[in-house]
Amino acid sequence: MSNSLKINEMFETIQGEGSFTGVPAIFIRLQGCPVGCPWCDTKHTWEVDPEREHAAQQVLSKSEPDDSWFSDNAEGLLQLFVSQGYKARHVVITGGEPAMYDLRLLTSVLIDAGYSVQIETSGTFEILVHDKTWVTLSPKVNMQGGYEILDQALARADEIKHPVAMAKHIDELDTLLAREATNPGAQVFLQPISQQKRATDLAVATCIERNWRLSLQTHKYIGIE
Ligand SMILES: C[S@@+](CC[C@H](N)C(=O)[O-])C[C@H]1O[C@@H](n2cnc3c(N)ncnc32)[C@H](O)[C@@H]1O
Ligand SMILES: Nc1nc2[nH]cc(C(=O)O)c2c(=O)[nH]1
Ligand code: SF4
Ligand SMILES: [Mg+2]
Repeated sequence: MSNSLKINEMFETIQGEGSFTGVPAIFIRLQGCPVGCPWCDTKHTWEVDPEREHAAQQVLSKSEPDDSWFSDNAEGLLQLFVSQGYKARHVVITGGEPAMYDLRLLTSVLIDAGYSVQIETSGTFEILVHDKTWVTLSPKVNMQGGYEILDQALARADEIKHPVAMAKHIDELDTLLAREATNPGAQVFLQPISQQKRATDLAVATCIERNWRLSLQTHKYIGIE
């Protein structure tokens, strides 16, 4: 089991999206994503440039998002939680694409230490996490991993949070929800892309019509991380 994680940022904030909206959380943002969503709000996490590896304290003190990262393992991160003085009891592992990493050790160490753990993932890599991890799936339709990987993610998802800007995105979600593998108990959210008014109007109207939930990126409305 690979133990080494590449961390783009780690910070304490309020979960802004999905079913845990409003919950204080420690975010671990892992470096690397090959999916290439054109509207992605974390493009600085896509490349893993070996020359951008820096000491943990330097990466943790960045004031603007950038592509620098540090390397650590599960126990090291837990120690950093203490030295950073974090108080939250919920941890969100995001990226980049966190499922590029084998997260069984990290999620187990965190759960054993008493944290609730959530992962934000695109369903393009096999999800390797502790069973008690809450999986928020934001499925990406140019599936790098193919249908086998996607179906595993749809079956494992506790929450499906679909970014929308156009009617075709609703059609894509319908296709995903209709797959036999999809967890019928998963909560379904529409998340407007980049706070656009048209996207938000579409998400609101469709949520009312379909009895789905609305996920706004609330942290962006109030200017927190
Ligand atoms: C940056 S991604 C990282 C985790 C993972 N790669 C994924 O896509 O789920 C975290 C969440 O932000 C969403 N997201 C990214 N850019 C967005 C944007 N411009 N507007 C709305 N949601 C966005 C993604 O769909 C996902 O739900
Ligand atoms: N506050 C806050 N909530 C979030 N929920 C998901 C995020 C992400 O980037 O994965 C995110 C984020 O970047 N900030
Ligand atoms: S999968 Fe996630 S991190 Fe990767 S490009 Fe898409 S939104 Fe961004
Ligand atoms: Mg974000």
